[in-house]
Amino acid sequence: MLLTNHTMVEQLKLTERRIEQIKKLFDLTQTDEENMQAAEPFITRNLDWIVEEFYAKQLTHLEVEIVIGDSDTLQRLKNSMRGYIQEVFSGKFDEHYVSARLRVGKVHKRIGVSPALYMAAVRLLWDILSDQFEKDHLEGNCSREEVDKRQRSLTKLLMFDVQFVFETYTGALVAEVEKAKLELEHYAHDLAETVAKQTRELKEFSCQDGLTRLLNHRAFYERMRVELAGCARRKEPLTLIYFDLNGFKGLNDMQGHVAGDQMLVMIGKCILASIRETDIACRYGGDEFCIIMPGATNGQAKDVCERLIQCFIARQEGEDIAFSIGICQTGPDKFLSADELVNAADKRMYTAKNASRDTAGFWLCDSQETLGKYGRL
Ligand SMILES: Nc1nc2c(ncn2[C@@H]2O[C@H](COP(=O)(O)OP(=O)(O)OP(=O)(O)O)[C@@H](O)[C@H]2O)c(=O)[nH]1
Repeated sequence: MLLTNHTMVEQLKLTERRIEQIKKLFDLTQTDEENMQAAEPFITRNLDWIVEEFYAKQLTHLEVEIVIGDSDTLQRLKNSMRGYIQEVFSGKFDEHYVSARLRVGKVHKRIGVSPALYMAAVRLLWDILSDQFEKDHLEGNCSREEVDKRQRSLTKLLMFDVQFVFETYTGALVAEVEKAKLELEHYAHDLAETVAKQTRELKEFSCQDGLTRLLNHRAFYERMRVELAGCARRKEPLTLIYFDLNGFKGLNDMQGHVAGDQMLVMIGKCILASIRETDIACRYGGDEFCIIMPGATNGQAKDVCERLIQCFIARQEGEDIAFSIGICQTGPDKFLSADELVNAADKRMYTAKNASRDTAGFWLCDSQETLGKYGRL
């Protein structure tokens, strides 16, 4: 419901019938309307004086002066009070009348009139108007009995008004609480999202090697176990490529660690450029890297190694670095454990490394016996 499309009377479901019910509760009858109408000529004649008297007395309280705050507001309030008194003595307490009272409650809440100030003002108004009835009687316009009747009617009417004012006053309070609650819910929701995002980032971060952004050693083993289980279930092979740089220490010593780091980053990029999306690239530690290839055979792993070597040669800038590569396939029927597979690939990598010590270059070992030397195609 768009609040601005509905009057306050509509929002509070104050139908004509409901207003009549409330009037009954306050015993506000046709006679009261007539009593107010009867007082109207005298009140209208003295309206300006009544309003001035009301505010003169109100402004003896510092609290009231602070709430009113300035002369423009005081003037506006005097005009509203004039209108209100006229409505009171019009004797027509219909939907329009109720609507005006509801607005008063809302405005009071907004400008910070406390219930105590409001009730004190109602009492003062009753006093001043009551005195007017007495004066009307003294001038011979009405009987003593009529004064009593008017006073009783005025009491009922002011009580009738007060409950409408409080209806919107408390409604505005509740709306404020609802708004604060909503803001809090939004804040909590945003906070939960931020925490979830940061947790995701933290998790990613904890799985990543800070330099190359490949999976780190810990994440490598986690993925390896998951992938081994998946391949065993699907009866597919899994092949691990394990390689280590040759002469990397020399590069660090000669050109410094920054150049060494750049080389490691470049190797990470070459790996990613050489593998499929389903393959998993890791930095095992130092200058050692691994590629898990679920569903792949030795032969397919060798193809990846060739692409990787070509990519590396193309990007190398005069450094004398090569790789020693061990490849090990497991499955599709019998599977090694993650540790067994790493050890087997590591052993083959060392076979390749030994060969590279006799003849420099890219050496690859994919079984106990099969060694190959790779280079520029
Ligand atoms: N720049 C850089 N160097 C690293 C990093 N991690 C390890 N290293 C260095 O990598 C080198 C690895 O030493 P080695 O295993 O002897 O490497 P190598 O010179 O290639 O020797 P072989 O493996 O026997 O061929 C050491 O000097 C480490 O300090 C790193 O993150 N950045």
